[in-house]
Amino acid sequence: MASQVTFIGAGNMASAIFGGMIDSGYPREAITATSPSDDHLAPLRRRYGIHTQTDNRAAVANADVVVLAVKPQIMQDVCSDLRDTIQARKPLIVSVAAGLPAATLERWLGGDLAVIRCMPNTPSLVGAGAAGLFANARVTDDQRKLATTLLQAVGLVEWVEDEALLEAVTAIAGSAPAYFFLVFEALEAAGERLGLPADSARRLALQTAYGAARMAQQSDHAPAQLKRNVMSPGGTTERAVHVLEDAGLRQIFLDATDACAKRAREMADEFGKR
Ligand SMILES: NC(=O)C1=CN([C@@H]2O[C@H](COP(=O)(O)OP(=O)(O)OC[C@H]3O[C@@H](n4cnc5c(N)ncnc54)[C@H](O)[C@@H]3O)[C@@H](O)[C@H]2O)C=CC1
Ligand SMILES: O=C(O)[C@@H]1CCC=N1
Repeated sequence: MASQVTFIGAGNMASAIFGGMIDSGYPREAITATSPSDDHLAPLRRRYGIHTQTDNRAAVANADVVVLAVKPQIMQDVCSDLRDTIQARKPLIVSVAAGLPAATLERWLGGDLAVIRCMPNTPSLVGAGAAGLFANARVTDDQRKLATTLLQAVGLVEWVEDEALLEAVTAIAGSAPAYFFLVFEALEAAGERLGLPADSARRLALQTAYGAARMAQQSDHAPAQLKRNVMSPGGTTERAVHVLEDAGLRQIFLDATDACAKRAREMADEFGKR
């Protein structure tokens, strides 16, 4: 029988994960999601056919896995409220909150709990997520396997044995879809400026990004070689790539990912003190 999985919070990240789980065949009747307002939950019930609850404690009472998917800022209050119910059942805790250390969550929930900290991303919604996972010492091999199965249903899973590496995962996977969406926006605007209708520019840019990612995944060559294969000497791509390199694109990505990881660290320091 499938493990009962309860999502505390039913926003972008939770719906991306349970939506992907359902698409890959996870039984919808084994999934519950919570939110303070039924107005938010009713469309999710209709769309996904999952159970919903406005009462977090009732929702975790029979859960084997509790996925904490609320904003980090309200997590402490949510955990305090759940503490007794969680201690009575001791389900596997999986948190997707950015910057919240596993030990802090375990403490907020009363201690002695198996906690997996996960940094997923929203492409999980289309089965193309990428997640980093860290397990505390209480997590059993079977629980690791279960978390791998749940998250693999929505994409790639990479385990890290050093929790601090989740900051790097946040920088190149959790937050990174936004960088690509920004590039898509910019390419669409560029195509429009060069005379294409906006919808056509968007389709071309997105298909090109999708094709480039698929090709890079399937190829035996590194991205650097694939890039060189497009750059005919003296041709058009060479000109464009030189502009990007001269403008410091690589350094911009180093700076952006540093800023992202630094913010994750700051959040971990802030929450660790609470
Ligand atoms: N959005 C993203 O790309 C990613 C988000 N995350 C993490 O996922 C977590 C959730 O983020 P999002 O889904 O983007 O936020 P969101 O704002 O879309 O979802 C939060 C959900 O929590 C619900 N909620 C608020 N108070 C609640 C309470 N007391 N009890 C139960 N539910 C409550 C809200 O109704 C909402 O459905 C955050 O901790 C974030 O750090 C992690 C990786 C990627
Ligand atoms: O921006 C954030 O804080 C969350 C975590 C990773 C993606 N979104």
